[in-house]
Amino acid sequence: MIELVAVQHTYSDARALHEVTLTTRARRVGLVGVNGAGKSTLLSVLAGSLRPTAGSVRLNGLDPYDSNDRRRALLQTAFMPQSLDVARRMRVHEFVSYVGWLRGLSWSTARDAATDAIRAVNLIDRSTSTMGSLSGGMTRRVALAQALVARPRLLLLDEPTTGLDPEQREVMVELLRALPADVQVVMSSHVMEDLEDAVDELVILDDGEIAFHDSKVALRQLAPPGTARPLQAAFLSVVTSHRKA
Ligand SMILES: Nc1ncnc2c1ncn2[C@@H]1O[C@H](COP(=O)(O)OP(=O)(O)OP(=O)(O)O)[C@@H](O)[C@H]1O
Repeated sequence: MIELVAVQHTYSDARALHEVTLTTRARRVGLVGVNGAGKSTLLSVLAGSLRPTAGSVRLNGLDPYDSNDRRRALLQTAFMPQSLDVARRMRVHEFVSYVGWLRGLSWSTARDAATDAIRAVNLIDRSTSTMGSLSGGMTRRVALAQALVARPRLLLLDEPTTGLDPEQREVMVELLRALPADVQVVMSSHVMEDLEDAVDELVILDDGEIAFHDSKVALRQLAPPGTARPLQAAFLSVVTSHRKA
């Protein structure tokens, strides 16, 4: 479970998060907002890689910014970045094994776990390909495999479908739907449609503030009657109301 209390983050002069207080309830949480709303900043705060300028963070009771909790908090949390332009000469299996080893697995366990994770993202036939030779969609799937390799309890996905062509997007949505049920997943997007089938709870960020936090069902009820894409319409209406407030 994620618990945030009055989290703020300011980059030199830009306020990115303001008084974000949040306790998640569901296993699958979507983080939605327009460009610049603060999604990546919030995910980085949750991943333990960006200390907030104020407020407190608890991940399954552990504070990733407290020296006593940090190691355990980071070992249970995995992050899938938007891009993975690293290790272009490493082979896929080698790269995912290496991430598993960095996350505390022995080398032989990491190798087996890498095989499982690569199989889970349907890339087993590219295990020996170099990272630099993969398409954008395949690279995104390796990014998911490296996040899964050490079996995290909390998986943070930064815009997992952004920039993919429709076919690769569908592949990724199917993979996200099939993620292990015992892992809590937080995934961000600026397109509601991409999260619609993969999450149960939604957090809408606007200008660094929480504009909505409730179930998908509750958000759908905010859509004007007869709308073709009710969640997208409700999202836009929440953002518009938040700006007027
Ligand atoms: N490293 C940084 N230095 C200064 N300002 C930043 C930095 N990163 C983000 N910001 C600013 O913080 C605000 C929130 O940015 P953030 O990237 O978290 O939003 P986002 O919702 O993830 O956007 P996008 O969908 O475009 O990725 C924006 O105003 C952005 O310009």
